[in-house]
Amino acid sequence: MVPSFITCVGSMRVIIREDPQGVSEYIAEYIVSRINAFNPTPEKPFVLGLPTGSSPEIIYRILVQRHKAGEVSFRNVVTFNMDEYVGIPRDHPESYHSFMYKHFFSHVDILPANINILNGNAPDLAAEATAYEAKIARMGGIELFLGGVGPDGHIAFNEPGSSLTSRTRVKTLAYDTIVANSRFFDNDVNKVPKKALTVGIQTIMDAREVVIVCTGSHKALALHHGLEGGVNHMWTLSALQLHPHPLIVADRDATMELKVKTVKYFESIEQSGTDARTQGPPLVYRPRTYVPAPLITTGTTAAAVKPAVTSVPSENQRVLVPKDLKINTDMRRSADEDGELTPDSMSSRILDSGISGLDAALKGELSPDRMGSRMTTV
Ligand SMILES: N[C@@H]1[C@@H](O)[C@H](O)[C@@H](COP(=O)(O)O)O[C@@H]1O
Repeated sequence: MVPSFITCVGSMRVIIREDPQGVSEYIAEYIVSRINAFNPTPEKPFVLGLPTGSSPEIIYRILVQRHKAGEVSFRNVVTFNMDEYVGIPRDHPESYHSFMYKHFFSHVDILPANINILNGNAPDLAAEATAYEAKIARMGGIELFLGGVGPDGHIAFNEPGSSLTSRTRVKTLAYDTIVANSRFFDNDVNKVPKKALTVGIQTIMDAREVVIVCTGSHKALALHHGLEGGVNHMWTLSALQLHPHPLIVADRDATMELKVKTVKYFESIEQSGTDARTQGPPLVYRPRTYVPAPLITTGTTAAAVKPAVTSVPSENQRVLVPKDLKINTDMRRSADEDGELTPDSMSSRILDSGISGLDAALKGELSPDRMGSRMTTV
């Protein structure tokens, strides 16, 4: 039997615009038309996943303008933000709570009760994460998840090495992300929180549509690995290749590491008159039914749980499968220690890039060329 995800492959949509303004206008129009076509009501709200970061700022500005022009209402929109730092006050100027109110929520007609942002100061972060997933499920799942991407290919705070089946949890930030985000903290890496609560890759994959904003040459490698590389947990953007409705909107600078052939292919799709909104399988309203597994109470060990077993008919009757086999999704245990890989530096993974040796160069040390350039041809 063909695994169901195979049918999803090939529906990646990529739209290229000349600059961040063009990208943002495209995405804002996309969101407005989706909300309006959905015709949300209090009983059936449009559930929108939202990111922070500098890339979506222009999108929020345009959405606010379009709201003020009477072209879209957020009254029946429920939002879930992707992530939040752990341990900084909610009203800290760089908290994602502050960001969202400053750039978006304070300027549109969204009801405060419909805004959901993870609480990075919750006394029990694991319970906060579990409750967030449960609330998304209760709302029927996310219609459209808008996301950004980090220079190392992370989406939300799903750093390189994150499980592609992960759900909302605490993540330790990768060194690259701490350095990248230090620009918001007086360029001092010590002031950047080291942990965050974030939705997982699977949480994003469960959304009916995922739209990614990708602008700037510093995102070019992430786009290359996410789009042209295989699906892998070191460039978590690549997981979207298995989503039925992914859309990446990139500016010209972000395409700099793509093959000319790749760029031409996606441009030709748009030039042929195909609207990204009509590509891929039809969008069918289908509430999600994810329910987090109950937490295992303290003192219960895996060994103490003795599942009933049944024999599976086989040639020699030796294969035994637990009757109630299920994946252990005990979030409490993994909340503080996420157990996933967190590499130190992205440049250590870039063998052929022009920026290899950058770390050493920044420290004032010599950065040798590739060894091959020092060998004489006989
Ligand atoms: N957690 C956020 C991500 O959600 C965001 O996509 C990324 C890129 O941000 P920017 O758009 O500023 O490059 O930054 C942070 O790490």
